[in-house]
This record gives sequence, structure tokens and C-alpha cells, in this order.
Amino acid sequence: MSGFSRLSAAVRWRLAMGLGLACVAAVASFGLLFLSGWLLAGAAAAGLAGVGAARAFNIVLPATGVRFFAMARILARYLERIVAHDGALRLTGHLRTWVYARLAPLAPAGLTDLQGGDLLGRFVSDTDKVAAYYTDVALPFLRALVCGFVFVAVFACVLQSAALALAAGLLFCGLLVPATIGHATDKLVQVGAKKQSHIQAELAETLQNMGEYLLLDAASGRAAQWQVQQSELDGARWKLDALEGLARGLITIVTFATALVVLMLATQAYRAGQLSAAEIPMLVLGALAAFDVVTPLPLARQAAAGGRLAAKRLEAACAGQPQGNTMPAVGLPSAPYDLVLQNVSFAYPGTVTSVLDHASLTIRQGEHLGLVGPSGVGKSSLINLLFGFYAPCGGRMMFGGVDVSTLRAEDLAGLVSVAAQDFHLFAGTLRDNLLLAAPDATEAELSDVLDAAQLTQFVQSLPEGLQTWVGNDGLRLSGGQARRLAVAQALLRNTPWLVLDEPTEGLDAQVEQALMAAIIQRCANTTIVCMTHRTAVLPFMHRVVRLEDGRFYPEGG
Ligand SMILES: Nc1ncnc2c1ncn2[C@@H]1O[C@H](COP(=O)(O)OP(=O)(O)OP(=O)(O)O)[C@@H](O)[C@H]1O
Repeated sequence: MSGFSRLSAAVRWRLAMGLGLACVAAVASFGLLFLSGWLLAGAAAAGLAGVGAARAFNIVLPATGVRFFAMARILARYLERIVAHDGALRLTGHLRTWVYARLAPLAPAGLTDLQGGDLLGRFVSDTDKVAAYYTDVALPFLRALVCGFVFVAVFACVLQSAALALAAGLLFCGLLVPATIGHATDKLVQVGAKKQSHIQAELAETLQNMGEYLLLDAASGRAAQWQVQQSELDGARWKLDALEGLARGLITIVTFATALVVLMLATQAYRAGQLSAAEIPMLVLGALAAFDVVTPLPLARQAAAGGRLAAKRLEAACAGQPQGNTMPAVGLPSAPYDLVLQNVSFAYPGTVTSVLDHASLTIRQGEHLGLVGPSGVGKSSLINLLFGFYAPCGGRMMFGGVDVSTLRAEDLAGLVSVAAQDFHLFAGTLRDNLLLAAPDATEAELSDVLDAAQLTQFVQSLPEGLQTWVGNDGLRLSGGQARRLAVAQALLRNTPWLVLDEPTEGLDAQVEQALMAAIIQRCANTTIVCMTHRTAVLPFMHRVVRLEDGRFYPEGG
């Protein structure tokens, strides 16, 4: 994902410093054991051989070295955790912003293939995995490469044959072992990720619709399905763990085998007078310590497979093309804000039934138009087309003299307010939800629109009034109350156009009349398009149009 590497430039120095510190910590760890072997063996030999030998062995140098490496290891590890993880967290932040910026223009049409839970999973855990590629994959492999060279070079300064043995052992564990488990790891990670995203998507849907499952007495069946899916996921994870354990076990065997070979070579060199006795444990302990940098590599290989897969999934999610508004902007709409449809045809992607079939309609600014038609005929789809969420298959759609396909949703949002059927209450207070539409609205304006939406009495009946918490965790509004809140929100925006999708559904006749009268009084000069099945609403409109078989017909004509 090319954009990711550009993004990481902002945190690149942190990542580089993290790598530097990780290498320092690993070298210090190696140095600590390397010198400890020398110090312990030298001190022991000096103790056995008496005072003369004790004087001959310079204990100060290795002792100082041991202290230095011990301190350096602690400090470097501490700083590495801070710097590298800070860098990785910043990377996650950049990545999430990057992904969000690419996903947002695709909504809603470009994201219909993804279930909500799956999309959330991609946005949260896939971005995590991709950003963790640095700490979990790049850092361990690069540290092993850099430190492997350093360790072999240090060994070569003491005993070349031991350096060769160490190099062979490190290459086997650092290259051959991860490469050998690579293919199987990729496959198992793929299987696990597929199951995981399936479970995530289903879990989100189940939790959202828990009530329905209980009403249908399907909750226990659902739980049984979960158990099956979870055990399949556990099976895939177990296999991955077993593979990683096998690779680690192999590395441990090679580590001890290398240490044994180094011991034999060092003993030979001692006998040949090329090494002192104290240097034998130094090399053996050094060899054992050197393998610390390759031991995490099987796990890093697993993280690499997960990270690459996550990057692919993110790429796929972001790769969709926005369905509408793809042409370059040629100007903003200007008054009069008339909407003109000329021979517009439209079918939702992947469907064969035309919602609009060479349909033509003109709605003049200031007009109050009732749009009627059988359920599912395509009335609400007009909003999707107007806002460019979907592009017509043919024909032309102009708003305020500008082709709608050249407008962005945010350009239109300043001119058209929509009280939609599938209105969503965000978790927050009633006031928060209203202010979402007009953040600068005054108290007087809020109470004005609540009045028009026939909600004043309801809000006054709440102990906390507009401060009442609503949304998922708060007070649930009835269908009619929620719809009126949507109307209040739309009214608050004071735009030249107001689109009302079934505004009076679920209301009794008296409230319906009062609501429509208040809207008309307040929006006498506003263009109103009211999609409705309720005939009682139609007398409030200047004109009524019926949508049928993909075309618009004057009602009664
Ligand atoms: N996102 C979508 N993807 C595919 N098909 C869709 C989508 N949204 C709506 N449809 C289909 O398009 C047709 C028109 O739907 P629309 O919601 O516009 O009808 P409507 O006239 O507003 O219905 P109602 O009066 O019941 O609200 C329906 O057959 C519906 O199933």
C-alpha cells in the first residue's frame, strides 16, 4: 500500500531510533553473557590457582564491561519500548486516518459488499496489524540481521572457526526455519483471518438484532452456531501455535548444538594454545546469547503473514469506486435551485430491476411536491441519486443549473436537508443530536423547531429535558418521536430544500395535521419534497406526483 509508506515518513525517525535501540539492547544482552563467561571462568581459575594467578587475571576489565552491558541493556530496552511503540502507535493513528479518508467517499454504495462488523474489523484490527508490522516483523528481522553480523564479527575476532559455526547456526534459524514454515503459516493465517472476519461480522449483526433473535426463540440456536464457529477458529489458532512451537523447538535444538560445536572448537583452540581457558565459556555463553535474536523470528513470520493479509484486506476495502460524483467539479449550484431529471434511468448495482426508467421530472424552487407510489417503487432512491451516493445509468440530473454528477455530497448538504426514514440517533443527549445538524443553533431556535416538530410536550415531560441521553445506551424513542426529531433536525438547518421521507408515519391524525401545518407555515418559501403513503399529507402540497414503473406521473392525470 503505497500511501502507507508515505505516511510512515512522519514517524520514520522514531522507527529508525527504535530499531537502533533494539539492536543496542540485543548487543548489550550478548555482551553481558559473553563477558560474564569470561569473568566467571577467569575468576574461578584465578581462585583455584592461588594469589599469583589472581594477580595475573585482570578482573576489573570484564567486571566493568559486565556492569556497563547490564546497565546498557536495561536502558536500551526501556527506551526502545517507549520510542518504537510510540512510533507504532502514531503509525496506527496515521493509518486509520488514511483508511477513513478513503472509505468515507465510498459510503454507502461502495461499502455494500462489506457487513458492518467486517468493516469495523478491517478498520480496527487490520489497521492494527498493518501498523504493528514494524514492531512485530520489520524490527525483529532487521535486529536479527544487524546483530547477527555483529555477533559473528565479535566471534571472528576471538576464534574464526567458532564464528563460522555461529554464522551457520544463525543463518539456519534466521532464514531457513522462517522460510520453511512460511507457506503453512500463510495458509493457516488466511484460514484464521477468514473465520475471524466472518465471526466478527455475524457477531455485530447478532448483537444489533438480539431482540429479534429472542422474539423468534432463535437465541439458543445462534449460540450453538457460535460455538461451532469459535471451535473452528480455535482449531486454526492451535495449528498456528503448534507450528510456531515446532519452529522454536528447532531453534532451541540448533542453539544448543551450535553451543556444543563452539565448545568443542574452543577446547581444541585452547589445547593448541590459541585461547585462554577463560575464553572458552565466554564463547559458549556468547553463542547461546546470540540466538536470542533469532528465537522470535517464527512469531515474526506469523505476524508478517497476518500483516500482509490485513494490508490486502484494507486495500480491497479502500479500492472501491465511489458510485456517483466522479466528474470534476464545474461549479456550485446557484438559485433558483430547481431539480431537473431528464430521461434518468437507474438500477442499483447488482440488480436487474430498474428503479427509474427514462424518468423525467422538474421540481421548481419553492414548490411543495408530494411524491407518492407503491412501497419499494423508488421514492427514497431519489435521495441517493441527488446526493450522488449512486450514479444514474443514463439521462441527466441537474440541480441549480449544475449536473448533479459533478457535485459532492457536502456541497449539496448546505442546500438540501433530509429527514430520512432510516434516521439514526447517535449516542448522546437529545440536544447533541439536534446540534449535529446546526452546531451554532441558539436555545430559541432549538425550542422553535421542537415546537414545529410537535415535540415540545414530549421533551418537557422528560426530567432532564434536552439533556436526556438517547441512542444505543439511552432513552429509546418511539418510531413517531424519532421521525419528528429527524424533522426537527432538518428544519434546524434552514436550507432552501427540505426532503421529508414519510415524516408522519406512526403519528395519529391530529399530530400529523399539526406537524404538517407547522412545517408548511415555517417553510412557506422552501422547496419541500414529501415522500409519503399518507393521503392526509397531500392537501398540504402544491402538486402531487406518482412514481410508478420507473416513471413520474402527475397524480390524477
Ligand atoms: N442500497 C440498495 N441496494 C439495492 N437495492 C436497493 C437499495 N435500496 C433500495 N433498494 C431497492 O430499490 C427499490 C426502491 O427502494 P426505495 O427505498 O427507493 O423505495 P420506496 O419507494 O422509498 O419504498 P417505501 O415507500 O417502502 O419507503 C426497492 O426494490 C429496494 O429493494
